[in-house]
Amino acid sequence: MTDIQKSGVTILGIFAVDVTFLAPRLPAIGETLAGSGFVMGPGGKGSNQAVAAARAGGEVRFITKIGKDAFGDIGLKTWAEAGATARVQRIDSHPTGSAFIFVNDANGQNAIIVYAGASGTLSPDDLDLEKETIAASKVFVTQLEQPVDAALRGLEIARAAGTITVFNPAPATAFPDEIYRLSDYIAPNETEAAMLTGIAPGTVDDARKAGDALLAKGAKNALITLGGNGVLLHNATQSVHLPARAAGEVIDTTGAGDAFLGGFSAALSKGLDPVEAARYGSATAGISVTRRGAAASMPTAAEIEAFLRS
Ligand SMILES: Nc1ncnc2c1ncn2[C@@H]1O[C@H](COP(=O)(O)OP(=O)(O)OP(=O)(O)O)[C@@H](O)[C@H]1O
Repeated sequence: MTDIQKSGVTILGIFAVDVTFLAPRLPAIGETLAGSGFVMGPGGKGSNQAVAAARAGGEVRFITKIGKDAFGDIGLKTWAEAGATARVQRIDSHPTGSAFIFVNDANGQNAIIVYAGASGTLSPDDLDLEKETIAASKVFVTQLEQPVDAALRGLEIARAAGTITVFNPAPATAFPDEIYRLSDYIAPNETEAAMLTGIAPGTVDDARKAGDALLAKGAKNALITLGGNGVLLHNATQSVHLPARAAGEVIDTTGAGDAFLGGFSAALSKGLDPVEAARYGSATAGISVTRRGAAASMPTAAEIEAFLRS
């Protein structure tokens, strides 16, 4: 397939409903404790990135698996509202993924159980079913919340088809070295970059050293997000640091990395050069950190463009 026919972004990842209970302290074993608050919303890095990319103006397809249950319905509603196409299998054998989060509202400490459920069963065969979808896309994005062999197969299909690959090594777990060589962009945050390279990117200079280590392992570009210190786009010919700029008071950075990657991949799929795409991703994240929630905080293309002009 030639590049002319390719369009949009395909994202592989998990969907889980985040169910958060607030209480004055965490419950003890065997205790029933009265809560002080409750929040429920869509989560999963892949799903958040798909919502971000679609709201940021990308033509987005999201590959995952969900159960035939009420949480699965939340996923379908989330992607429909964001304008992302769900390439989703609904299965009987497992429930939709979920995370139950207990938060001590006095000090912010938490205890979490996360269950990937249906999306934990994503396999290479599921990716083979989406070969055409991936090959027709300009950009393919994945992370490590679903089984690594599914991520690997998605990246192999994308590379074979000439689709640009963006790999977000999150959460920080082991993966085969082959994935570096299949990554046009490897996009870790500071913690993940430190785990992969042994170099903590506390300064931009250190981030450049970590970037060199990621290139030496076979990635074509390193895109290291540095929280409030911005992002570094690093490759064999250039190393560009974009400082972070928030669109207002920073109130919740949950999902900032997903906002960045969604905005970046949407912009890349529209033909922006990598530095401009990283600027677009930074603006997407710079707005999302001024709003509560993850998926709920993702800005529209009009908001991002207005912020970039300001
Ligand atoms: N305080 C902030 N002000 C402005 N922009 C921010 C801030 N924090 C993060 N960002 C933007 O978001 C991007 C991603 O942030 P970060 O490196 O913290 O990702 P992350 O650790 O994957 O985030 P999370 O796990 O919370 O989703 C940064 O590169 C930056 O562009």
